[in-house]
Amino acid sequence: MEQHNEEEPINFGRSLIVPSVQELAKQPITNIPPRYVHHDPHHASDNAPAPAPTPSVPVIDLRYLFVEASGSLAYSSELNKLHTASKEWGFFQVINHGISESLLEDFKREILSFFNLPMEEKLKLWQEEDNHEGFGQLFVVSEDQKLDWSDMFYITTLPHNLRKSQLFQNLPQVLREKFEAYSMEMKRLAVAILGQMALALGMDTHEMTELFQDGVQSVRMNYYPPCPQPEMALGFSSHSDADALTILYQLNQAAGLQIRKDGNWVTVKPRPDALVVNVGDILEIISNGVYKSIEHRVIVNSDDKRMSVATFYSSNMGTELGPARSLVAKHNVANYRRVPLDAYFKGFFARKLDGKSYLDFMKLHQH
Ligand SMILES: O=C(O)CCC(=O)C(=O)O
Ligand SMILES: [Fe+2]
Repeated sequence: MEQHNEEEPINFGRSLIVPSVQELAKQPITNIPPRYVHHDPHHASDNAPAPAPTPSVPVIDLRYLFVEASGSLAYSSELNKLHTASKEWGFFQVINHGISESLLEDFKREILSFFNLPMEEKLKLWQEEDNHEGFGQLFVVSEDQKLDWSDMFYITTLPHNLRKSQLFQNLPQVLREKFEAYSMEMKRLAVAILGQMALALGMDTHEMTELFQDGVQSVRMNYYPPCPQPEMALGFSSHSDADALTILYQLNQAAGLQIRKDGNWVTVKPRPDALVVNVGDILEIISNGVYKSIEHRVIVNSDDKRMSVATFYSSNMGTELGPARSLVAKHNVANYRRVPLDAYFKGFFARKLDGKSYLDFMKLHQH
């Protein structure tokens, strides 16, 4: 395998350069270009709305987990809820998460102006041919691949030695300051939730701490412009996240995120006081398959733009990815193979997104 030089930011992958959808959507078009027409539009039969009563994504009150004494009834019942949500949904919303409202507001404002920068400014921060960080799209591997109705900005934030400092330095200054604070808060929150999950899983908590103390964090800001033919397009094709734990901040109240639950697409209704948390493939692997990363996608609409920020947190770069040893001992079986983390990421970004297929490669048994 290639040696990774400690001084060099790692290059996890590339994506073909594609046009800005935000710019395209400013044109007076009534038909979207064929490259954005998906052949599995969301009216297809497998996409029928969930039968009533529609189940809704569980809400976890973190105050009970972070503030209450661990022996209390309130604590254990919330921990139980967290465990069930992670097993059965792979998705939940968190309230009383402790991230200051003013930081969330300031960050939102800065991201709005960031996407509204003039195109000539944005082009300075656009992806380059050999690296996918910056404005653009991810996972575009061929000229005839269908494209999503969105623009995004993607950047590795932690650990510091993996940052493309040039790109980071070129961000507008106030955005950079808020971003720095937000990134630290998201790391703190992810580590705290993972710590509770270790307890719920019956995993050695030191093992979880060691895996995640200096984890890899990347951030993806998503901009979904209004779409003249929303039923033919997708804002974000169906995928599961490759990381361990994703924390999603929905910047406005436009709904669009849907998760696949028991074969149906369930809409995650934005809640202004909540952040959305989901299990990624790495956590599914570490948990030896107890927690499930879930397919999700974003649909678009003709009236409103939608914006979100996803913060991806993964284990430390130097670690090997595989089921937690304490859980393998407990379950008497390892359900996934072990690979170096950087090899895992490179493989992920080299493919077109296709549901959970990359995770299947890591599975050792059907279970
Ligand atoms: O915009 C959203 O709600 C979801 C974004 C997402 O799934 C991602 O960035 O991985
Ligand atoms: Fe995602």
